Amino acid sequence: MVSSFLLKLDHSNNYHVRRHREAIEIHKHVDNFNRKEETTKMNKIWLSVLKNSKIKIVDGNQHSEGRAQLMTNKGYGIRGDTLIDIGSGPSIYQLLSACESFREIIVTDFLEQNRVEIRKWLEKDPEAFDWTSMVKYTCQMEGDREKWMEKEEKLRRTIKQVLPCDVTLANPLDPLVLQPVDCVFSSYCLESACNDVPTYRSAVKNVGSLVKPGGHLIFAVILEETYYMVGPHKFNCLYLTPEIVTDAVKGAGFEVLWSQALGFTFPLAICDAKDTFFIVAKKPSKSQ
Ligand SMILES: C[S@@+](CC[C@H](N)C(=O)[O-])C[C@H]1O[C@@H](n2cnc3c(N)ncnc32)[C@H](O)[C@@H]1O
Repeated sequence: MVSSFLLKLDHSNNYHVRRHREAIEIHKHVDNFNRKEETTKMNKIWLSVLKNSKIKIVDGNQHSEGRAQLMTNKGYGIRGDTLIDIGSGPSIYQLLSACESFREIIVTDFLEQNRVEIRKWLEKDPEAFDWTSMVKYTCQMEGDREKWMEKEEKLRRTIKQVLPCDVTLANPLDPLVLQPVDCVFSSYCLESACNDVPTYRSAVKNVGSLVKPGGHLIFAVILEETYYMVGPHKFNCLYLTPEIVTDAVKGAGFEVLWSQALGFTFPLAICDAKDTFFIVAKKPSKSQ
């Protein structure tokens, strides 16, 4: 009875219902990446993904280091005062390099559960997720693995706000109105937030409106995915191609500086995604 009710929620067309359903599953399943028990090891299921990727996996804790390496922001010389991360989830790994290039970072998410997890990490709550192995690995890639404690402190100091956000709103940070910022970053958020391409295109515009003229927009995107699993439950995802993403970014008034698909394949037991795609774009300055 309960499980058929939950199954109905999994396939609900209502986005909010599905997000809350997902949060329940993430909490329940110990083999999910988001769990504390999985802190130092990534689920083995990701190994085949990493093996086939163009990204080199170095020695050591291959599972989590591989994921950290994928997510590390290589920079592209993009710096500034403020970066907003849209749809941060309960995660901070995606910001470990960014805190070297921005004076302040604002993290955001739709779900309060995720914002609570981030606050726990910021406040060093004993219940917080332990990101140590990813922090160490990022430091190793940046040249000094031993600096991981300094890095954690630096990121804690740099994250100034944890805010609610909804990419489907014209101002995703509504009711807050912020001055446009130097950089907006978002990984794997819009494709799970939008049910169709027109909604995706307007979400890209909404998020892009937070960038100031001359500032940058960076997306990490899952390609050609229609579902992903959390425990035994299947969730829908918007099917995107590099062309759809690039067109949406250009349609939001940005000039694309760089984009690349990384060459991943994913086990169907996790999802049916075909690859991961990164895109870096610039909003023309007023004088251009
Ligand atoms: C796949 S997770 C990605 C999390 C993180 N960025 C990462 O790279 O691991 C997608 C996130 O988008 C958030 N999200 C979904 N819909 C959203 C919306 N309408 N506005 C803002 N965030 C949303 C979800 O709560 C979830 O945390």
